[in-house]
Amino acid sequence: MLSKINFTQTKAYEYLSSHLVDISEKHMKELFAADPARFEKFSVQFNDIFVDFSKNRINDKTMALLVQLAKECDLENAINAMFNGEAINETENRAVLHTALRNRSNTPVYVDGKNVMEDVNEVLGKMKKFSEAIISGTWKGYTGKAITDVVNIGIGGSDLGPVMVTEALRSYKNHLNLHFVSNVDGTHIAETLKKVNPETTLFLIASKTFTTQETMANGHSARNWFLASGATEADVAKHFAALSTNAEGVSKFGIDTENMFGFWDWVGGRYSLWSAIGMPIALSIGFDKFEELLAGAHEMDKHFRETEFEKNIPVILALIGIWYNNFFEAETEAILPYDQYMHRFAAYFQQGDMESNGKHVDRSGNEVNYQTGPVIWGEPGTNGQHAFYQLIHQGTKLIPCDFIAPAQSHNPLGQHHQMLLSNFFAQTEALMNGKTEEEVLAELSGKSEAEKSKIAPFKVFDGNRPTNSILVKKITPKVLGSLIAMYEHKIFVQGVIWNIFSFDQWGVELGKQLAGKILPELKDDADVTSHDSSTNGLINLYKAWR
Ligand SMILES: O=P(O)(O)OC[C@H]1O[C@@H](O)[C@@H](O)[C@@H](O)[C@@H]1O
Repeated sequence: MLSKINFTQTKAYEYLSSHLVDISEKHMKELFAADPARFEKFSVQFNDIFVDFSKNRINDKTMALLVQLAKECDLENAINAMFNGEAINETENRAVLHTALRNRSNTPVYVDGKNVMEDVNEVLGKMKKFSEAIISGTWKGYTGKAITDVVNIGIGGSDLGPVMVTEALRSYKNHLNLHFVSNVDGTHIAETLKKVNPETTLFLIASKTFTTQETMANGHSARNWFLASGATEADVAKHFAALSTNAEGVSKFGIDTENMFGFWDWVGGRYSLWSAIGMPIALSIGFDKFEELLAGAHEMDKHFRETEFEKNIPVILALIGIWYNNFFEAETEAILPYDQYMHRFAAYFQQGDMESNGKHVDRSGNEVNYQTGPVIWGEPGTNGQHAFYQLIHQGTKLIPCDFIAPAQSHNPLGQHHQMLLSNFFAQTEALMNGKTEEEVLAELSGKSEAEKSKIAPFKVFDGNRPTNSILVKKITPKVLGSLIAMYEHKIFVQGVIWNIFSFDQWGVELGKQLAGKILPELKDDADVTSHDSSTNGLINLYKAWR
């Protein structure tokens, strides 16, 4: 059980609130000037990942108080409760054990007295066999040809993780072409089916519940398309597999449970890429590389579990996030990977973070009186620089940013990587230092005094804008595994301190329920009157126009 402490009532919160006044008056430039050891002090290296958090509006006292806050909120017990399989997802009465899925040390992990590692290892073994048969071509389609294309049909947690990872690790990919269909908009499946051949395509129907409307609709359309191509019901087994916790739903759909790869209710959808949901990853880069991804995550798990808070990367990132979210009143956080392959990383953690910590009721069921999860967004650099960085540099909002870059590129082409990295270094430097009026005036030396004073205000940058720099050696499966686990645990720590339940997602239910009620109303042309005037009006206009 997690404790139910309101962090705004802790001593640390009180101290941090008065400390905020001191820090608010200081520019980061002064903090750097005052402390030559700042970089060494406020950075941590973990394997091939280096996290520099020195360009933040913090000093020694800030970090000490933030760590005190974590301690007062009983973080250590919460970490143990999660890893030990306690039912910390109380509103669903479930354990939260994505860490068991990548527990490469294979130590027993118990849920209700059963060691879940036995099931985890069994499914991993089955995934290995299946992925190797598909990749090697020993698995044949219904006309005797090897598989060339894999279409993953899933949404949310059954889509975003495999999409993000297969893209991030694209340079490791084999000959198989991967496709992902998520949206219920028929365009998504229709456009994908145009690219594939039924004789050589494997469909993975990925759904934890196997009830999700979008996935069931896309799955049935794919099945109909497959059967319409001349294949028979008996051929379905060679071309459809399921990744799910719901064996009954899988059989009902018409997929042989022999072709089902299971996982368990203690795996949250947005934490499921480490489970059978990761099958597209194993197919795309091979099972050994999938295991390296798991190993990287496992190493970060150990770091998170065993390291003192002062040097614990997920804890530090979480606490700094809380510093901005709850003391500086920042509303959003940007994730900015300087790596084209990582182009879906921010989108992945949009779900990871916002579905986990977008909550307004605390663990006792009361309305919170403070801010919880931030809005997460971002795009790869340098694209973002030419789009939204203007607002980060000179807008009125405080936007803490995580900059992520690899030292080694998978495509070392000419000067490209140096150019990319020069931007990575320059942006955090510029955000921190800004540009003073004197510097602007000096740059305008050729102009008249009148011209100078007219243009100068627009060219001044206040700076003092916080960033974390996460420099990794190379985006390998192992490094990526560690990076994902790092953010997962950051989200967990924040949820613990905000006293919310991070592993349920009741907020996505209402829209689903209402869509279920509206769908039958769209079947005929009768005027709809059962809703408010706006919803009625829109539905009736749709009926008139369709
Ligand atoms: O994997 P299934 O069950 O299809 O769910 C897919 C997604 O559905 C959404 O409504 C959310 O609840 C997500 O957390 C989940 O990942």
